[in-house]
Amino acid sequence: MNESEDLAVSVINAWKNYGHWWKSVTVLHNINLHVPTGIIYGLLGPSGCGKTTLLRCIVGRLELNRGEVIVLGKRPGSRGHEVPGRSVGFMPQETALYKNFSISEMLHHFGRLHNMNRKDILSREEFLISFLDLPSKSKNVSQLSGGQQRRVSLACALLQQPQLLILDEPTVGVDPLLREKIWSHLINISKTSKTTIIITTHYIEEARKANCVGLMRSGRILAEDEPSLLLNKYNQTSLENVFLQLCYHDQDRFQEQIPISNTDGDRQTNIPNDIDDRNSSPTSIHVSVNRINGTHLPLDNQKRKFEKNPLRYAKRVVADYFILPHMHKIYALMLKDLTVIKRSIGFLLFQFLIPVIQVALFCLCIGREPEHIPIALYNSEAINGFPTGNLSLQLLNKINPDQIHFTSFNEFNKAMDAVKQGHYWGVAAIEFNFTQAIKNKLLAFQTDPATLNASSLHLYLDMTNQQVSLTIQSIILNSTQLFLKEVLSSYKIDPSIADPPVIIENPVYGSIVPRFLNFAAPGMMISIIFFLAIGLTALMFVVEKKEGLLERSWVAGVTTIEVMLAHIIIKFFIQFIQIMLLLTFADFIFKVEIKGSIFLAMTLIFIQGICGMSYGLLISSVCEQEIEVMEVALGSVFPILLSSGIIWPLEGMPSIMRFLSNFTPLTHSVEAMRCIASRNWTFGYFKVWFGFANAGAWSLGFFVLAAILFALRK
Ligand SMILES: Nc1ncnc2c1ncn2[C@@H]1O[C@H](COP(=O)(O)OP(=O)(O)OP(=O)(O)O)[C@@H](O)[C@H]1O
Repeated sequence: MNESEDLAVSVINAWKNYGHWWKSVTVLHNINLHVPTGIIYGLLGPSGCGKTTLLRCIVGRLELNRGEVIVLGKRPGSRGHEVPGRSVGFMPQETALYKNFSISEMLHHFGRLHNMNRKDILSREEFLISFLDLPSKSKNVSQLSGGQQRRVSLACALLQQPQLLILDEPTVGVDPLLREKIWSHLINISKTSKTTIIITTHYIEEARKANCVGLMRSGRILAEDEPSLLLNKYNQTSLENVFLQLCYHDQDRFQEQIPISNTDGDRQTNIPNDIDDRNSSPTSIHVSVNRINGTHLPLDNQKRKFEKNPLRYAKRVVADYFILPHMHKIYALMLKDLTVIKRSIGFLLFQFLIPVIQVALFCLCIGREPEHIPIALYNSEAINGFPTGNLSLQLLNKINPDQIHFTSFNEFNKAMDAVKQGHYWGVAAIEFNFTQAIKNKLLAFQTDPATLNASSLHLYLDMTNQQVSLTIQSIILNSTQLFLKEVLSSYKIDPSIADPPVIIENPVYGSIVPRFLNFAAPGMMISIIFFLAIGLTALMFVVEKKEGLLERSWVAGVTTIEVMLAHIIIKFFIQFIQIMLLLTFADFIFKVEIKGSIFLAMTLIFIQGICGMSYGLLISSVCEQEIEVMEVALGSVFPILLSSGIIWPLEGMPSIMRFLSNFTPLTHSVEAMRCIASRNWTFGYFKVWFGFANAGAWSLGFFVLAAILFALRK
């Protein structure tokens, strides 16, 4: 029989760094480890010595910087291999469970991921619940004690009866009786079904039951052998003492090495350029696993350099895209997402309401013409009552009181003071001989400065609010024009001479009185869905990543693409309802103009929502904490919102900004949406199909980048 077939796990000359090249820490130093099939291997060592890192390299979650890992005959992650996947059961150090799930839901989720049928899941569930002494299967994980949660986590790892079990401290928080039971089960499955088990534990003495133990310190294996042989060799009565003795030896050797090695201590050592002979390395202790099952180490005499090959790695990342997603995994992940949603119906309703509330607030607060603007009036013609035929009164009557609200003052200075105090937006002042001056100007054609001055309404405005001051000017200019026409008519003069030499004909698109709301609402609707999708997606993924849930899925063989597809499918339905509500409110209640196809508008908003989700995924691929997500997401909102021409026309931007605005994910979609809503344009128009193409391209770009980053940042 081929010797290598007897080895379940081989780690050869393994080096692992964390961090980047300018600040990297070496955590694994030339590790060699060989675990024959069907044994229990206890990996022991103090906190921070690199046990978890080594296990993560074995299950294919971390890539070595140098060296090689062979698990069940192949490299983890190689095509067609079930590591990560069904062949490996992984219990991480964190509980890594969905807190709102019941024990049964948790087990069924992993069962579905491993493509187990319902009958098998139910029978394993029954066995594991009774074996691990778990409470009722309908109990929520959040209602369990820490120890019980760890046992549920162990049950998830044991569920599919994998060939290889990787257990990171499975007995923490477990009472001694149950610990005993777990060990006897592990011994049993290692013997009867040839399951290979690698287990880390803080309780060094419990590892006596393992067939082989590896004692680790500062990223190196100090010794590796059967527990009884180690006790004999070091003439000790406990493994703890063996470990202590090895640590003293190691300390002495390390101190001897200090003058010739780097002074930062062993944790900062750089990987040597050449590792030709691992037996000559002080950290590589010959592994005598052949004593355990009578085999020789197949790779013992190899003097190879195993360096992380960037090309090979890049190929693997790219190859990930060409592996067809598995429907059963997507289905399992979708059911998981649905269960998460089911457990927080209140939050789901809130998700439906957020866009509606936002669009309602937008329509109520933005774009309406300012009303009841307070203006101080000083009409010196009417201080002592209105003489007959007073034209200033006629002019003031033309101004809509709902738009401009006048308060009369007897003194100009008092009116001015009130404006300076901020009580009014300006003073409208009329000279004492206004009526006469108007008549002189219109009937006698007097155009001397005194007549022109006296026949005008003088406005002294607080111009600090552009919108308010433009509204005042526009209302007063329009009212004055009406007033002049009325006066001219009363003197039998053709009133049209008061018209400016411009005729605003029927508009090509839009209405003769344009509404700001119709300009801004399409952009707002798209951006509400876009930003909501970013926040919710990024937060969900970062929380899953932080709690170890994403890692657990990956070790169960789920690919990034499958996770993302399942998320997008579930969000499809949520977004569909959000968009329906959004358009209904905007169109029917707030009368936002949507002249074109509602279906086209919905599809565009939907694609933009997918774009937001992909961007959220991208954010979660680079962020580790919720606070980082908030910072990046919030930091993106304003730059995208402002530079996409949503609030202000692109024509109002400096040319460089206008050019740059072409490269935001929203600019062209917003323009397309406006064309659909206000111009009734269809897909045949360049601006419309380009908006769709642009949103699709950004979605795809973010999605692919997120998938690559997730894979690279393993
Ligand atoms: N993502 C990371 N980035 C940088 N350093 C890390 C990272 N993960 C772990 N380390 C460092 O690597 C070293 C080994 O960590 P590891 O988790 O493998 O230790 P461990 O032996 O499993 O410890 P414990 O028993 O406490 O879990 C530690 O010094 C830790 O701080």
